Amino acid sequence: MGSKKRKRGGGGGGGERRSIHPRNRYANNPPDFSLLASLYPSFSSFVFYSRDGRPRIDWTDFNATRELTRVLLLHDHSINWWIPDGQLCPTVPNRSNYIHWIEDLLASDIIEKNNVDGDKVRGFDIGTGANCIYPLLGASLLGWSFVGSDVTDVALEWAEKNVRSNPHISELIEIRRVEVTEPAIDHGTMSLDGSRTSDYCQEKEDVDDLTKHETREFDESAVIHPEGELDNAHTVSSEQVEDFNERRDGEAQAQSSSLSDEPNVDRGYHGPSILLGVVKQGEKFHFCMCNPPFFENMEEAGLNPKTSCGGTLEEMVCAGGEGAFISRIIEDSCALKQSFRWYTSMLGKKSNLKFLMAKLREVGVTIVKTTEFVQGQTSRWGLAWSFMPPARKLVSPHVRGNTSLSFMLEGLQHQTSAFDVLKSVESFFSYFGVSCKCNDSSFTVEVSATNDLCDTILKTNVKQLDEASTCSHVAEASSASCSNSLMNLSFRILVFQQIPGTLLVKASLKPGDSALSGTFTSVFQQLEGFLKHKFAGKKARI
Ligand SMILES: C[S@@+](CC[C@H](N)C(=O)[O-])C[C@H]1O[C@@H](n2cnc3c(N)ncnc32)[C@H](O)[C@@H]1O
Repeated sequence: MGSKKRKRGGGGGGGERRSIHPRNRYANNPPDFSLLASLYPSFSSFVFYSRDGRPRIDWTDFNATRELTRVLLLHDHSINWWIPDGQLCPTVPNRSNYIHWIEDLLASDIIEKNNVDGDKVRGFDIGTGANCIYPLLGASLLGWSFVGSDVTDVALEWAEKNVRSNPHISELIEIRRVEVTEPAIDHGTMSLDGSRTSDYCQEKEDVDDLTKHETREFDESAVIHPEGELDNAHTVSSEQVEDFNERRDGEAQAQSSSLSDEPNVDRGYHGPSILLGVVKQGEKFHFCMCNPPFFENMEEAGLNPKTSCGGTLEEMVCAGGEGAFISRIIEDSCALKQSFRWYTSMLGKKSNLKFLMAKLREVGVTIVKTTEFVQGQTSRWGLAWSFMPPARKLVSPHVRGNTSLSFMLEGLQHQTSAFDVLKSVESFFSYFGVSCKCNDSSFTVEVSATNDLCDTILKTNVKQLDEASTCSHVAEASSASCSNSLMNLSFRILVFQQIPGTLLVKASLKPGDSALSGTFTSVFQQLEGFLKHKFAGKKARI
């Protein structure tokens, strides 16, 4: 039981390095309790000095953790903030890491943009809580706008209060009620009364003098290739920074995790809507984020005697736990698809990552990315996925996949014939200098391409190729093609008419070349993009 605890100190064996996100303002400047105490008398009463003279607070005192969060938000972010007793108290440095990870995702050009109106980043915080921490941080750090949703009256009332207390960013944040039509929680499985009890500080971050707040963030991406294979690709790198624990004296960190590492089988979610029915018709967002109720019941939530970050039943628990909650987000994302560029959630159990990633693969997302947030002695995970098309093709020659592919060209102008499309297939490949032989009577094009030429095709924005440039290359290419001595990828394209206005374009990889099916698929997708852009649903340009 319990998440794996980490040895303190990167030098403590294994050479593990820890880091907080490099753009996190606390990465190199952990909160200075003495300074804060001198500036904020309300905080000073919670600060005491250990024998070695270091300022500390009592992490088991909810009032102390809440006051620390309040002064950090005020001092470092100019945010006025409060929560009532017992509500989940966030720690600022670690919540900032999730924000910065999303910032990295948005900056990555691995998937296309989803054309959200205007330049401003727009996010959706699922379960914003009374603390409304993500919208407040995202708006103040980065100027993002947010919809923050929640189900409970107390969360909605206090999230609103926290927004209104900050007129400089209040325009950026909308708090949205999720109507509860079904019981949010199976109270039959609960044994506690839901008042301020457990230490949701699951993670959670003992902000303790942030000397204890390491957040190691590695970036492990999984790109789902068209064939559905997963392939690790490190595309959004995050620098590792020195573990500032190492610079302190290795004080024991009390953080513990009460999360079971047992895999959470998908038990199904029976609570209120999460995204579907909450996102309005036609709304688009750059991302959604979520710190879900991790636990299946209050017993699982457990009590951490070392910290007290509050957390009520509604904040911590949902039937089926985080596995069920995030599964529902995945299901909703299948319906909402490109309404969000990135769907993300935090997870408390690594074991859930596996089945959730399998689920994502099943539903055909284009990309999955994960990250690890190391928080005190405990890890949490970030999961992100998208349905946006990849912006640049990632090819793994090792992926298994189809050796036969096809697509339809529909909505063609009546004057567009299979012959026209055949010629465009030829000119497309010839443009890149690829060897190809067109047979007008069988409506086929035989193609043989070296790895280098495949790479060139994959790096090209095919929608920008116009007829003139492709045609002008046919003559050059037909002579150049003979010089391609290393023909690594050979396949045949066949074009034929299905019904008037609809053509089928089919490709078959040469038998024995299945090891190259990843490249084959990606090259064929480029051809598809080119032909669809040129013909489908448009006035034919030839
Ligand atoms: C773990 S708390 C997170 C609060 C805050 N975002 C944070 O990180 O501290 C989970 C929140 O999700 C809310 N919640 C539960 N089910 C929900 C649903 N279907 N839609 C929106 N919020 C929900 C709970 O009321 C609670 O405020």
